[in-house]
Amino acid sequence: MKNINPTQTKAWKALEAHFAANKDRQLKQLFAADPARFDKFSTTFGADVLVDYSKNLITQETLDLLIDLAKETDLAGAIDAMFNGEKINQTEGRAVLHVALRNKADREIKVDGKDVMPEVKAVLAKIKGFCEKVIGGEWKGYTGKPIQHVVNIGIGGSDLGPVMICEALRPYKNHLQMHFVSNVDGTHIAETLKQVDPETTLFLVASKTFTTQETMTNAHTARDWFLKHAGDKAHVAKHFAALSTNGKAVAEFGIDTNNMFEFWDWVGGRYSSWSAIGMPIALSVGFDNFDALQRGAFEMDKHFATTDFAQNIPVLLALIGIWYNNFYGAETETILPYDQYMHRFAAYFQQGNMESNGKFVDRNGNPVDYQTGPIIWGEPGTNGQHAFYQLIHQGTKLIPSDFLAPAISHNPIGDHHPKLLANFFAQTEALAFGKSKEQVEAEFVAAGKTLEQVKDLVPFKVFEGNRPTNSILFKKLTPETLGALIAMYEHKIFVQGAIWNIFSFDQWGVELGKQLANKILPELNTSETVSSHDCSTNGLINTWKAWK
Ligand SMILES: O=P(O)(O)OC[C@H]1O[C@H](O)[C@H](O)[C@@H](O)[C@@H]1O
Repeated sequence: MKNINPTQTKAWKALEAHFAANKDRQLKQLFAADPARFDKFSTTFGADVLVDYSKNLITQETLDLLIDLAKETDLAGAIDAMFNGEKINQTEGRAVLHVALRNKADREIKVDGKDVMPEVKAVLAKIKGFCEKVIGGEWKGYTGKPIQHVVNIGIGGSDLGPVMICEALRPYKNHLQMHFVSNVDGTHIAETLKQVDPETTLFLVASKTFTTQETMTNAHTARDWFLKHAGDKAHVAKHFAALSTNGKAVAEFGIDTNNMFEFWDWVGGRYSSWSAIGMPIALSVGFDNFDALQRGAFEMDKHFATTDFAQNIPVLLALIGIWYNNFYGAETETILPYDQYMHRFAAYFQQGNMESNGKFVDRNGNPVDYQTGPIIWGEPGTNGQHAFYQLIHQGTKLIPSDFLAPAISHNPIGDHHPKLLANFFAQTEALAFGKSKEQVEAEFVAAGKTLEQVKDLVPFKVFEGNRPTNSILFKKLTPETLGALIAMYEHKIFVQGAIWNIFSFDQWGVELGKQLANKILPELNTSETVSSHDCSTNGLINTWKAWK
């Protein structure tokens, strides 16, 4: 991967000039000037996904300049480096190969000269066999009963992806009851254990490192609870499996290594749902659906790796994001799925994006003097409309938004889906075109008011519009389509990180808090007044000691 400061490129300077000359650009005018704008600025992925990016503050010239930026910063080289297993996660000395986990082609992918595909396939086959036994009822608990409940214990990348995907694929789920415990707050495990039966529960301890405080604490509590009921430690083998890269720690915990499903250090935590970390998905919806999810992602990988930037969906979305982030000064982006099954999708990409690109140091180790990753947030429509859309429509901040919706609902009850989609279509229209003072006045007049009567109210009812959106309309939320959408956002993040010249696959920013918590924990176990910190931290700890 080349090491190029994006702001020093010719394209960046040209983009700055282009922005300065066009910063008052209006979507209303862009659409009025070009009735074919939708045809020019929308594209399809296969037969099932339409990406409409026409409601953005861009022209062909903007896109051309952004594509120049991608070329000048050697995005093509970065893509090749990732797909070919180069150690692009330099601060951890690792390759980045979530694409290998879903590589359905007969393509070798080498790390340190060794093809990783045989191991990837072997673990997938082991997952398949295990899932078949558990789902089919052949895998029995310590009293001979089949498994009914699966409790995944993991956090961050070992939780968010499986939760999000299991929720999104609920229409495909079988009889197994899925539970997810992540928080070290005892409430999370306590409330989960109330719902399950030790005789019919399988615990998955999901941790890449198998050292994460939250996960290990919850796993120990789960094992203690289980042993209180089951008595004999030999029964642990029937009720605990591990999803990890750390075989030694798994064995030390007491999990039978036959029940360990391995992955590798070249799988980033937040990109690990495709690996053994995806076991809860395969258990919940069956291995074939997990395979279909991977196939959808693989199709997006092929598209990403082989399509010209001008038609490349993840590249286009990434470049448009850079346009707002680095030229318009937008701080955040929303992800707004109009699909209740996707209710954790934004939360998933909050980690995916913010942990990847929340970096202030470039690949030389120097602080950047430009903006990097945006703040990602969102909730499903229409709930968000009744909560925070006010600010997106009429606030003072520019919030580029992605709207996603399925054309066909899994639950076509009455007129729910047309109503949902009417909102989906209406929102991007309203955000783009707004409502002018003249329109507001005309509405009042039509309702029998005089302009004099309403003049004080008019300004509050005006929508400036010009708020940019992408609309991603897909046929149905199938495993394949979900896989493709996830991979699309993964590659968008990759493209942005590559252009910003940052390392997207480490996460040192989570370490300091962990370190300090480890230092504070022993201090909480004494009755002594604490004075080793700043006065605020001391004050908080000592008040807690007095109150507990
Ligand atoms: O899977 P684990 O090793 O338990 O890690 C779980 C999570 O915790 C870490 O602190 C990182 O912030 C995440 O990227 C990771 O997904």
